Amino acid sequence: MSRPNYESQTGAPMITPRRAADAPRPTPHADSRTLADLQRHLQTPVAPVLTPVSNAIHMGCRNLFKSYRKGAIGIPVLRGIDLDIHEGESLAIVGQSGCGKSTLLHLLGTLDQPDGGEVHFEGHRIDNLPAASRDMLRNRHFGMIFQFYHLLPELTTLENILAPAFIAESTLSYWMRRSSYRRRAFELLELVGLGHRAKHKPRELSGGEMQRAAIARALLLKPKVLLADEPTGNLDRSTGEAVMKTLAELNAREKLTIVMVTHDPWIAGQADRTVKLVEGRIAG
Ligand SMILES: Nc1ncnc2c1ncn2[C@@H]1O[C@H](COP(=O)(O)OP(=O)(O)OP(=O)(O)O)[C@@H](O)[C@H]1O
Repeated sequence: MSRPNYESQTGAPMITPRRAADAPRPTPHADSRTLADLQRHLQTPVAPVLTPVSNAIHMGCRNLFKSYRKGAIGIPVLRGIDLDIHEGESLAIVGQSGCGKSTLLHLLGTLDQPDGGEVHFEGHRIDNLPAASRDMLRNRHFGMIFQFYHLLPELTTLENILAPAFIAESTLSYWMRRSSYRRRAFELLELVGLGHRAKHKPRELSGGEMQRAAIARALLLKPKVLLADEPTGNLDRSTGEAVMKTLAELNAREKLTIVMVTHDPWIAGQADRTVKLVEGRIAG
């Protein structure tokens, strides 16, 4: 599995308060904005780019192709993937090691771009948005968790959970809204069972606790979709089950759409639906 770094997960440099250099400041309720609103804020010439596709499907892709180059040779990984994901659905993507599960997840999350085909979110095409728009889209609407957590070791659990807000806001606007972000972070700490670990550094947490902290961090800005790459892959069975219970509760309680990649049939069995990748296509 490829392991994107923290910057590629969030689309922004670590901890440095940042937004697209030429973009106006996001509004306080940016998490509830539509993509069109995001585009207005970014003031990028997106009218021809953001083509409404269909509102019935929350997220999906059409005829998605992706190859990686090894020297002069292109190695095809995805060979025409069509996938529709509905709001509030939990979907597991399974398949043999190396079949392209993480690649597909990264394309859905706009961490990478396809060679062909389209990725859609809330009726709009998103794979060809300008990089700054994709960064903001990820920061505002997609929560991402990975097998190896990617918590920042020098920050406490609470600070790690707050990190997406540092990134989304300027220093001034973060400080103006600091108390509401902290309230949300403490709610999430309780939700994932880490209320007693707020001041602990990642090295003082178990693997399951680190993953639950990563889940809380992914949810800080109330994303609409959680993209999870082997969320329990580094955990023992009972800890993995606890993490899955947390995800199931979030799926039910916050109507969170969850797309996860897993090797584990038990984990896949917890999802509403499973799709299997075989030879770069969805089987069946
Ligand atoms: N950045 C990259 N450059 C070159 N090849 C890559 C890159 N990322 C992935 N690959 C290759 O693409 C194929 C699919 O990788 P991917 O990580 O998507 O598979 P996977 O199904 O998630 O695998 P696993 O279950 O082992 O994590 C693999 O053969 C991998 O070596």
